[in-house]
Amino acid sequence: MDTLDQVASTTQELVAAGLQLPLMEAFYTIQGEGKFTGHPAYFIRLGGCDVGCVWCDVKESWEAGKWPIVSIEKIVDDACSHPGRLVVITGGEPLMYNLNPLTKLLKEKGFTTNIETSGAHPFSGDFDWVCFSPKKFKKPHPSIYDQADELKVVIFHDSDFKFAEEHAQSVRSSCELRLQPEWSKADIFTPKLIDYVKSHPSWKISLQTHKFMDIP
Ligand SMILES: C[S@@+](CC[C@H](N)C(=O)[O-])C[C@H]1O[C@@H](n2cnc3c(N)ncnc32)[C@H](O)[C@@H]1O
Ligand SMILES: Nc1nc2[nH]cc(C(=O)O)c2c(=O)[nH]1
Ligand code: SF4
Ligand SMILES: [Mg+2]
Repeated sequence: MDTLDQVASTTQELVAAGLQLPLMEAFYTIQGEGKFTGHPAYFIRLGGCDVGCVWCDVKESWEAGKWPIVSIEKIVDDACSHPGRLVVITGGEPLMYNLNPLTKLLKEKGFTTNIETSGAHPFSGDFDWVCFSPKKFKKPHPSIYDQADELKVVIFHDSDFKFAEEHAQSVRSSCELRLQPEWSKADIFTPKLIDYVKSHPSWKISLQTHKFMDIP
């Protein structure tokens, strides 16, 4: 093995161990969606996703190799430079990676840890709030159902209401249920969501409020 190959295999091992991760971006903003809508939060967006949602609003995240591999120490140091202590790990699909070391370090620094996930990979990490957004494009891994604190189903088609109800059967009874209109179809689906939630009151509506505020 030459030196470059050795560096590559060491990097692969460090990523597999969750000690270094492909980082697309990290930014301090307002959580726009779900339970913590309106809360200031530091977002850590990991690169890489193999789910392939046709309506994904961050398709540029999909290819993991496009993004720099960053040590978790550096990721957490940067998070510490902002006043908020709520962190949201998203992607891409963050559960493609072992999130145990990153969340352990965040917790040691006093962060509350939230995740946005499709649940398509085995669960890892120490999270205070797990937002599970299942997708028809890749079946969730069974490990997510006992972890989800919030089920947030994107509505893009009339059949997504049935898909949402099927997932609601599989999460814990304490799991909060939300429906979120797909952004490009919000004109058509928001009125349908309003009617649906009024007649199925175990559900709430989640809107992508950051897009209305024109913030990241
Ligand atoms: C970009 S995803 C990243 C995290 C993870 N891969 C997931 O899908 O949960 C973050 C959240 O945005 C939602 N989302 C993505 N594209 C959307 C769109 N066009 N309209 C509404 N919600 C969308 C996802 O369902 C998810 O809840
Ligand atoms: N402000 C803001 N809130 C968000 N909630 C979930 C997001 C995500 O992309 O995971 C997101 C995002 O990209 N921005
Ligand atoms: S799982 Fe998330 S990041 Fe991946 S394609 Fe779907 S919405 Fe985009
Ligand atoms: Mg987003």
